[in-house]
Amino acid sequence: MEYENKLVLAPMVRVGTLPFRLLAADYGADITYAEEIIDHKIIKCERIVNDYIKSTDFVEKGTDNVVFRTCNEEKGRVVFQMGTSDAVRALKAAQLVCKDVAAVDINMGCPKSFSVSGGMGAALLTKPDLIHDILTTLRRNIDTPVTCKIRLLKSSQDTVELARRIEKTGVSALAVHGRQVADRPRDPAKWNEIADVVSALTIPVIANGDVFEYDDIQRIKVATGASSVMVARGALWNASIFSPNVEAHWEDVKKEYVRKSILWDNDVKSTKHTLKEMIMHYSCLEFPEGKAIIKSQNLADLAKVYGDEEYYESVRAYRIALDRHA
Ligand SMILES: Cc1cc2nc3c(=O)[nH]c(=O)nc-3n(C[C@H](O)[C@H](O)[C@H](O)COP(=O)(O)O)c2cc1C
Repeated sequence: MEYENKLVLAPMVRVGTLPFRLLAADYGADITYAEEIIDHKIIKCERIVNDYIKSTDFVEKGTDNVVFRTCNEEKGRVVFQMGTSDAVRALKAAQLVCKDVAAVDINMGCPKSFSVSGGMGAALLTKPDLIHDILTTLRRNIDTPVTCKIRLLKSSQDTVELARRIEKTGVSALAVHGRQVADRPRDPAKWNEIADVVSALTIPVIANGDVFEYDDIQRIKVATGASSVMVARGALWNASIFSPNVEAHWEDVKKEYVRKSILWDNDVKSTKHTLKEMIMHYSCLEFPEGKAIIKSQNLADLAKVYGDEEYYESVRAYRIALDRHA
C-alpha cells in the first residue's frame, strides 16, 4: 500500500466498523483504519465468509459475536489496528487477518486505563525495546505492511528518537497524533512537533490532530510537511470532510450511514453510539430524534427513526431470497 498523499480515516473505537469506513471512503478517504481490536479478542475468532452479507467476518468461536467485519471492496485500503503488549500474541492475531486487510497497525497512543494497565496503547511509548520486538516480529513474519500510531513524548527530541527507532524496524509508515498522553482532546494538537518527526524520517508520516474541515487538510500538510493526513473527530461529525467538493449536510451523511449500517448488518450498539456522537455534536440527545435512538433496540427501529423502513425491508427480503436459493 502507498502512504504518500493519502487522506486517512483514523481508528475510532465503536465508530470505525465497516459501514463507517465505507462511508468515509465514498467521500474520498483513501485509507480507512478499523477500530482498535485487542489481540486477545481477535485470536479467539474464526474467519467466516458470510454469503448473505458478502462480507468476511471474524467471529468469536462458539458465539455469533462478529469482532471484525470486512469486505472485498475495502481490501486495498482497510487497516486492521491492534492493541497488544506482546510480540507473539500480536503475530498470532496479525496472521489471522493479514490476508484480508491492506495493513496491520499497532496502537501506541491509547491513554485509556484498560489499555495502559494491560501494557498496551500509550504504555508502549515508554518501552522502546518492546516496540522493537513487536514490530520486527510482525515485519519478519507477515507480508502485509506494518505500521504504528504514536503520540508525542515529553519533548520533541524524545519523540524523534523513538520515531527513528520505529523507522529502523522497517514499518511502512508512522502515524503521529500531535498530543501527549496527558493532553485532553480539547488541547490543541502540536503540529510543529509532528513537523520535527516528518523532517527526521524518510518513511511517510501521517499527521493527525485537529483537522475539522477540508481546508485544515492543506493547513496541516503545510505546517508539518507530511503528505498524508489522518482525521478522527472531524470525520465522525461529518464524514464528507474528505470530499474536495462542497461538504455534504451532516443530516444527509447520517442517513447514508444508517443505510450502510443496515446493508452491512452492523452491530446496533456501534451504530447507535456513532449516531449519538454525531447528534451530540450538532444538536442534543434530549430532542425526539436522540431519545428515539436511545430507545432503539435493533436496526429495524433505527430505520424507522429515519423513515427508512422500506429500505430495511428490501435488504431483508433480498437476504431471505438468498437463503431460499442456498
Ligand atoms: C471516538 C474515538 C475513538 C477513538 N479510538 C481510537 C482507536 O481505536 N485507536 C487509536 O489509535 N486512536 C483512537 N482515537 C484517537 C484518534 O484516532 C485520533 O488520534 C485523535 O482523536 C486525534 O485526532 P482528531 O483531532 O482528528 O480527533 C479515537 C478517537 C475518538 C474521538
